[in-house]
Amino acid sequence: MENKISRKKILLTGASGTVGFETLQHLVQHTDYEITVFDLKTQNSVQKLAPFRSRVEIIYGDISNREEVLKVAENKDVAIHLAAIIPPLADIDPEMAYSVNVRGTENLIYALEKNSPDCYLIFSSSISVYGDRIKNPQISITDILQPSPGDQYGETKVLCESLIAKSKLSWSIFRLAAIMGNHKISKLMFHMPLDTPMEICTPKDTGRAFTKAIENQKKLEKQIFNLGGGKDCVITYGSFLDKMFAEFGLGKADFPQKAFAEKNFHCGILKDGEDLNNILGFRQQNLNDYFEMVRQKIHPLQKKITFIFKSIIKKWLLSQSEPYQAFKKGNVKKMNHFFNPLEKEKLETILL
Ligand SMILES: O=c1ccn([C@@H]2O[C@H](COP(=O)(O)OP(=O)(O)O[C@H]3O[C@H](CO)[C@H](O)[C@H](O)[C@H]3O)[C@@H](O)[C@H]2O)c(=O)[nH]1
Repeated sequence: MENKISRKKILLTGASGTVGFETLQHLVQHTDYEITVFDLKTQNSVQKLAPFRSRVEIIYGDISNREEVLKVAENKDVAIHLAAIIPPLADIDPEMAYSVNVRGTENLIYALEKNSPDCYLIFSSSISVYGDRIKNPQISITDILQPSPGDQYGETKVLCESLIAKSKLSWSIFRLAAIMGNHKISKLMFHMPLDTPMEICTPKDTGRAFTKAIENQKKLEKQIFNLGGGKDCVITYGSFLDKMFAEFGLGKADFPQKAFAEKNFHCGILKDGEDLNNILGFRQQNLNDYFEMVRQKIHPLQKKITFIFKSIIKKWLLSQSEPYQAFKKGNVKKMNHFFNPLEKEKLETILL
């Protein structure tokens, strides 16, 4: 007979997201976990979660609604909280980002403190809390939190962290590096300076870290960690884009000067990223695995068609570049946001 007493009751929010879905796939391998997922009801979430119906309790709802969160927070041992609005939507609709990210986290803390006071809360924060680190890309957990100007998403993560640290629960916070997964191409691609050194982590390894954290509560609780893929996952953004463009059949990522911002984004290399991996041993993939994963998702025919239309596609992409538009229109305020001050001669060369 199944021993119900020993089954850990896990709550996972945001289970259909890039990180959430990988986490769910790791979690279900533990037969001793009783899993509840709480996610927004969308076509995507319903489709992705459907195959798990017989194994997992699926509750659709709104994390920013306290009543709904109170119900799912009953009698839980662990809560992995990943539900969030991420960029670019977080920047387009900062009010919604605040409501889902900050209020949602506040609701979950309130509900767990009330209905599962011994619950261990594991939260996904982000490297964006450190802000622009292009001049000083080696990042440590003790570094000052200073999201880039206008980074609403980073601001919400700072607020969430402070709510969690003040809570009565047992908790851990992982600040996620560049998690490259199913994210769609958006105008955000032009916000990151090309010479940004970045450390990626695959969604699979990230999901493994969240899952392994459950059995390592004592070593992790009341602490914040940087989460990244390690030295085999470090690349400059420019090289990363070149490789991605080649995989998609887009040729080189050859955009004109000023297409990409020079400052006020985030990312960097995690100086103390080993700390979490030493405890959890979650890293199994590197950059090659990531590009292989991308390759397998692209149909050869799609790649051929993309190659034929690559100039048109790149022209359209360039039209999405806010830094480039600011430069072309001479929008001084925005130029000051995206670019470093230019010496006169350099400016003349570009304008020629
Ligand atoms: O109101 C909402 C909005 C979103 N979601 C859910 O939140 C998840 C977000 O998934 P995304 O794919 O958009 O986000 P990622 O998996 O890439 O984001 C993860 O990594 C980020 C850092 O890279 C953040 O830390 C974030 O909290 C964490 O979920 C989805 O299941 C979505 O349905 C809700 O439950 N309610």
